[in-house]
Amino acid sequence: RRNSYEMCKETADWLRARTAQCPKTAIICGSGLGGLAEVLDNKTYIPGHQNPILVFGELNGQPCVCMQGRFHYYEGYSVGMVTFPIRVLFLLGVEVLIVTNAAGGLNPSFQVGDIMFIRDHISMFGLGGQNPLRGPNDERFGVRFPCMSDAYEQDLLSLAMESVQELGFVSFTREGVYCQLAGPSYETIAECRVLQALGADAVGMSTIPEVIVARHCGLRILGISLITNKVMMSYNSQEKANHEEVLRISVVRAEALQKLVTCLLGKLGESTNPL
Ligand SMILES: O=P(O)(O)O[C@H]1O[C@H](CO)[C@@H](O)[C@H]1O
Ligand code: HPA
Repeated sequence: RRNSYEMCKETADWLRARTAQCPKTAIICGSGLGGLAEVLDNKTYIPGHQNPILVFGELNGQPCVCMQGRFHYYEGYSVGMVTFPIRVLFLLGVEVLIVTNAAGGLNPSFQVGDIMFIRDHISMFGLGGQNPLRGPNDERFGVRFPCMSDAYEQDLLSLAMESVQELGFVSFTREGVYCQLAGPSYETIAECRVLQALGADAVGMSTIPEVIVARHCGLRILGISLITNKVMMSYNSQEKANHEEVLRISVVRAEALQKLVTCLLGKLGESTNPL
C-alpha cells in the first residue's frame, strides 16, 4: 500500500536527510496557489520524482513546508497516493495542516474571489463507500474509527478570522461546507442543484481524502477554499466552467491569501510559544 507506515517513514527519512528544517505547519497549495510557497524565507526546494514539489522554509519566523500542487484522484492516482504526502508530513513532525483549494461557489451569496473557510465537508466518495482509511488500520497513525465532526479546528478558525479582521478582508471572507466530486468533468446543472440542496456551499475535486487522513493522525486542520467561479444553476446561463478561469482568479487572490497565511502563522507562533 502506497501510504503504509513503512513507505511513508522511508520518504520522511529521505526528506530529513535533505533538510535540517523541522516544520510544525504544512500548507497544501491548491490550483493556482503555488505562489504561496514563493514567499517563504530560507527556502529549500525538494522536487519529488513525480509532482508535487515540497518547499521548506519560514513564514513570519515560523518553520513551515509548502506542497506546491497535489495528487488528484482524477489524474488516476489511488486515494492511498493522494493521501500519502499527509502521512509523510505527519511523520516529519508537522502538527498543523493548512489545506487550500480552488472551488466553485454553490452558495448564491458567494462572489468570485471570495475566500471560504471550510467549516465542514460532504464527501461524495465517503458517502459512496470510498474512504481513504478503508483497509487495515495502522494504530501508529490513528484509531480505527476517527471522529470527523471536529475535523476543521475551531481554534484555528478563530485565529484565521482574527487575521481576516486585521487585514481588512472581512468583505470577501465566508465560511461554508465544501463538497468533493471525483472530477475531472465539471458538474452538470442538475448535479449543482443536488449539491446545493444537500447543503454544500462550494464544490471541488480535492481536499477531503487529505483531511480525513490528516484528522486520523491527529493533525490540526484549517481548510481554505478560494471561490474561483460560480457554478451553473440555470439552463439559461451562457457561462461555462473552465480551468483557465479558475487559475486566473486564483492568481488574482493569491496575494491576499499569502497575507492571510503569513498573519495566521505569526499568531500560531504566538499561541504555541511559551512567553
Ligand atoms: O482543488 P484544487 O486542486 O485546488 O483544484 C480545483 O480546480 C481544478 C478544476 O479547475 C480541480 O483540480 C479542482 O479540484
Ligand atoms: N467545480 C469543481 N471543481 C472546481 C470548480 C467547480 O466549479 N472550480 C474550481 N474547482
